[in-house]
Amino acid sequence: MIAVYSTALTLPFRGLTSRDGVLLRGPAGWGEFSPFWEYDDATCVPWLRAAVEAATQAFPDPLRDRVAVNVTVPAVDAATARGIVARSGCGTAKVKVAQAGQSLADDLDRVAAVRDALGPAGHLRVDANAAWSLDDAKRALPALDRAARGLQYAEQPVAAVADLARLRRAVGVPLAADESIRRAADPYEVKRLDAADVVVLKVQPLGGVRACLRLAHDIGIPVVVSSALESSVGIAAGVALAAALPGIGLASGLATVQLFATPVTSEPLLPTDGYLPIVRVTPDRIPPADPALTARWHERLGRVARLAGIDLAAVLQ
Ligand SMILES: O=C(O)CCC(=O)c1ccccc1C(=O)O
Ligand SMILES: [Mg+2]
Repeated sequence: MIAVYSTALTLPFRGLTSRDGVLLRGPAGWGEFSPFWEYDDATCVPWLRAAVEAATQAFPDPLRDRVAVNVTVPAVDAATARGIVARSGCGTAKVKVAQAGQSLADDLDRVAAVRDALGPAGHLRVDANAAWSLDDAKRALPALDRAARGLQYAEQPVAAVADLARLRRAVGVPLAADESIRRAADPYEVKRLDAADVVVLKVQPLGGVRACLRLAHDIGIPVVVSSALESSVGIAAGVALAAALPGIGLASGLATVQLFATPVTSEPLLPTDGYLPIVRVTPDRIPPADPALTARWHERLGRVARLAGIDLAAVLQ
């Protein structure tokens, strides 16, 4: 069984106002294949491996019965940011910064409002999605650290791993690597250059839950599991990873189903008091894509499966 979903987002996120992807069912349950449209077919191969893993294998045994998550704050105005955090019930917030068309002053206002809503005990992280130059980052991070009254870490402030390493030695703010892991030819460069305090692992781009567990073990740097803005089906795989990682001390970035205007299930994977449960998700109310988008996904799925040497007919149920 294959179903293509499409939903509006409740707020623009990283330039997106809608999200779509494929849900597929195999003998073990549902998996999600939802690479962003700008990715070429070769880049999509690990995304498909993750979907096939979820559909054909049980998730590894969990080490805990729930997973702490951060509320994700898009690059919205300060009042909206405050409301999102206050309503979330989460003790950790991740705030998008360095959005095109916005200024550092906008980021400082948003971060200060989020600290107000979180209270002094909350953890506050920012994510610049590689948008700053090294000089921009050296200027922005100390100011954001002050506005935040202490940043837990800054995620992917600059694009190059060598610059992450330089920045880490120049500022007192801990750094996390995201794009430097999931979009890198060599995710171990971060370890070799001692470029980050935290690595962000995402199940789909890194080829599945088991591939992420191996990477976490081999890289030996504290891990944050994060979403690729999936439906509840894909988020469930992220929760399974976070639940199976030994010694996870940091909240996961998996509370993004809020951003789906129409969830794929009547029991969407949304946090209660800052935690997600460990569940298998059955999509029982998939918002359908229009015929043209459905056809594009079927074609893409076919091309990527051929490239990966995966026989989808043998996987699906
Ligand atoms: O980590 C989170 O809180 C939410 C996930 C998130 O930010 C994200 C979602 C889709 C694509 C990229 C990213 C990112 O971390 O950069
Ligand atoms: Mg990120």
